[in-house]
Amino acid sequence: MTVTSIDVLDSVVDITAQTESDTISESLITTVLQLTPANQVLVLDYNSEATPEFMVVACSDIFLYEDERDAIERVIKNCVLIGENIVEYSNDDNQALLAVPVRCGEKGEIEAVVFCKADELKGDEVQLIEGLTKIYENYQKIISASERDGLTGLYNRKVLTSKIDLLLDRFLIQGDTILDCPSSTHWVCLFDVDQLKIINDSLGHVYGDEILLLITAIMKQVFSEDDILFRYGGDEFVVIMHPQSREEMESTVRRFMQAVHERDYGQAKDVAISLGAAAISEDEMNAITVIGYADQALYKAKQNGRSQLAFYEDLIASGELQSFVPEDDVEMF
Ligand SMILES: Nc1nc2c(ncn2[C@@H]2O[C@H](COP(=O)(O)OP(=O)(O)OP(=O)(O)O)[C@@H](O)[C@H]2O)c(=O)[nH]1
Repeated sequence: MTVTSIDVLDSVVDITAQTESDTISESLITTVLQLTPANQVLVLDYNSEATPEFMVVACSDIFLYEDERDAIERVIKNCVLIGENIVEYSNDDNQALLAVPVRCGEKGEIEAVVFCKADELKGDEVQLIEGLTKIYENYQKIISASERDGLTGLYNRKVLTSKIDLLLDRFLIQGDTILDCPSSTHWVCLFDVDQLKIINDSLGHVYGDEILLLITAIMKQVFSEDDILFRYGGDEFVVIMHPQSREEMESTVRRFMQAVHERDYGQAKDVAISLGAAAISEDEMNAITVIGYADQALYKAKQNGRSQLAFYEDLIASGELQSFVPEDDVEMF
């Protein structure tokens, strides 16, 4: 197989034209199949604290796993253990197995592995796969950074709507609730620091920043690993809470509000938040509608004296709010 510089350039253009993690993985696989003798390619996410540690994120159309399961697993695990490329020839059908680590974590830790299978892999072909993986790794880092808020490191607003829409799509695709237990549902919580302007004006903006960072730290402590945390903008934050009952959700949220209130912020006294919550149900149409519900509840929490929790569903039931569906293209905040 003769690979020209133009071929490589085309593939780099193709990989870097992608704007989402999943599509870059697919693009990398297509490129490796086109430019190298590899006939089977896998991209796996790696998380040493999760079970299972490896999750397939993208895979070539053909991938025969069962035949050489032990050898494949050994190569992938060794790659993560040693932190370098591993090439091995399987005894069964004399295939070359290559695993390349992808270090796209914040501290340079391995977060993925690219695995390839070929009849034969020469040194320069291994180098080419390694180089393509490096481009993939760099681009993954750029995409990941573009999804994060600069101050807190939480997901930013750009990702929020796509995450909620993903949940709603699952309702549509499955045609029923996400869970077996109908009393459990995902929740959207939108909260805003009470009167941050006064703190900024009296103690300075840097002090205000510090408060936002401390609140972020409390969010990470109180909410579960399965909840998704966002800085929505300014002093507003969003949490998408994993499926649970209203009681469970309310207990966590009240614990969070109390922890924010009880934290010692030095010269800033009585820091508190107001929080609006709404259930993500299968009847919702899009993320903007769901966030709009939580925002209306937050507005009521502020109006009713701040430092409190309000549920959209309760406000509708009590007649304090009228059911209202925001337009798709309305900028709401
Ligand atoms: N320090 C700091 N302040 C910010 C940041 N982003 C937004 N703010 C300030 O947060 C304040 C947000 O104002 P509002 O939410 O309208 O009002 P508030 O003073 O928090 O009072 P509430 O009515 O209780 O929400 C403004 O004064 C912004 O300047 C930030 O990144 N750092």
